[in-house]
Amino acid sequence: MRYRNLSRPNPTSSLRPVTGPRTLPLRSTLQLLDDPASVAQSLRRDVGDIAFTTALGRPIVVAQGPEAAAELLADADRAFANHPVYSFALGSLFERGLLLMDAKEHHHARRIMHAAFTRDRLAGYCRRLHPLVEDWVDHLPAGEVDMRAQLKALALRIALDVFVGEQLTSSETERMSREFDDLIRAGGAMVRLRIPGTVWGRAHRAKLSVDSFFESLVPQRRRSPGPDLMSALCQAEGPDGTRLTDSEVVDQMRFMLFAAHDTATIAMSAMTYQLGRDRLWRDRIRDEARTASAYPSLSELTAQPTMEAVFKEAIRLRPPVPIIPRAATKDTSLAGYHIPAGTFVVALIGSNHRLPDVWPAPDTFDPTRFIDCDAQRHRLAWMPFGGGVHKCIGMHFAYMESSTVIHHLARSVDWTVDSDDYERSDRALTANVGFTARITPLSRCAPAVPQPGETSPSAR
Ligand code: HEM
Repeated sequence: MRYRNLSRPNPTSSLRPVTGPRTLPLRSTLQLLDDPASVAQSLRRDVGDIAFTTALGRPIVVAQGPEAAAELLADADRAFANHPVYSFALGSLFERGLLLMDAKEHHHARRIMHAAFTRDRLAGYCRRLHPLVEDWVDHLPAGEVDMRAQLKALALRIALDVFVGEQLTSSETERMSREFDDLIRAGGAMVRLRIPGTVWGRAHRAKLSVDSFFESLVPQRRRSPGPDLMSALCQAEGPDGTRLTDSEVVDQMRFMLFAAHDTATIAMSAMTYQLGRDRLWRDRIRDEARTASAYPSLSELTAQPTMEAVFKEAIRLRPPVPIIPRAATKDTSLAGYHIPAGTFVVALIGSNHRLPDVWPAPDTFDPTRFIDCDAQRHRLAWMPFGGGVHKCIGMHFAYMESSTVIHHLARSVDWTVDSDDYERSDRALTANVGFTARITPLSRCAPAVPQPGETSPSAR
């Protein structure tokens, strides 16, 4: 293999040039999409933690290891931005979403939106989650089930109820489901022309429809707010008393559903998959779920060590967001390397989560890593929610949602997963593979009825 330098730093500078293999741009793009983990491994082995490859017609600096990720996300030089790189990836579909904002604009919007994720708000969302999830588990068919499809449908129901506060008819739900799918899939579209029938064309049509749905709800959510996330955004105020405008609420809601839907589906799938293959951990989770109350509050869910460890380990192995990208807006440096203005830099969560020097037996599902020795690792060795100013605003919601699903599942059914196709598919960015679980209803050994002094959330 022959190598070349990305750029030549100023001769007086002590910075090193970033090096990468000489490959045909199309070949390296396909390799990256097909098997990013192998690309990352060979770059690290042959070049080091900072290297570059070429993808989508441009050089991309790949930063591996928790130290490089921490430096990139801390952005002490204020040189790395989100908008250029995310608008490159997502076009105009999520233009005004929080993640696509930078600097003051981002700071301002985030401070307002924070009000929708306070502990009190989360506790309210948690109360709405229980009856939805319990009903979903009650209707799970026995026998072989396409579990990812089931969880995806559940994530959408949760989004419509807990985020939007609407209970739609089944045909409206189906339509919204199709439209969200069209929007979410657009991120992977290679052809980006608004031609009807193409992925990109369908996504833009879906955006118009989803936006008009949200627009029609804003006045009512401002007048008489409910416990849903959209009402929280409509009411949220920053420290200076500023609120989001109507169109900002619509933009943030559209982005929020995008940010929450697939990620939550992947997290819940990863937990269900791993537990379905591991009787020991399934039993431990069931024991914990049975000793907890029927409808655990947010504080109870966060105090369940087995649940937390299983969640962390499942998304270590299958991080719902495997790559964090940034764009250098000026000449800058990363880990002692020169990064020229305009370069895209990516931190690879997926590869950092399997570094053998940080994670012994990295491919093995072993939640004890997060029970015994969590504190000894670099703070970004585990980084599914990113870090720095853009760190996931919905991370506590994500844990609450996933753990509520596993809680109700473990109390009511047993499930096993035989095939490892799902596990193998996690190496490709383009893979969209589900998995089948075999569901066996349990006799209601620990009935999901309120304990003394506890009321069913559905009765509230
Ligand atoms: C397991 C599930 C989830 C994972 C792994 C995840 C991961 C991430 C990551 C890695 C980022 C940062 C990306 C970057 O810095 O470039 C992010 C940002 C974000 N996430 Fe999540 N997310 C999840 C669930 C959610 C949920 C449930 C919501 C909403 C309720 C949400 C809303 C957001 C928003 C609004 C941002 C942008 C934050 C900002 O720019 O300040 N996410 N998420």
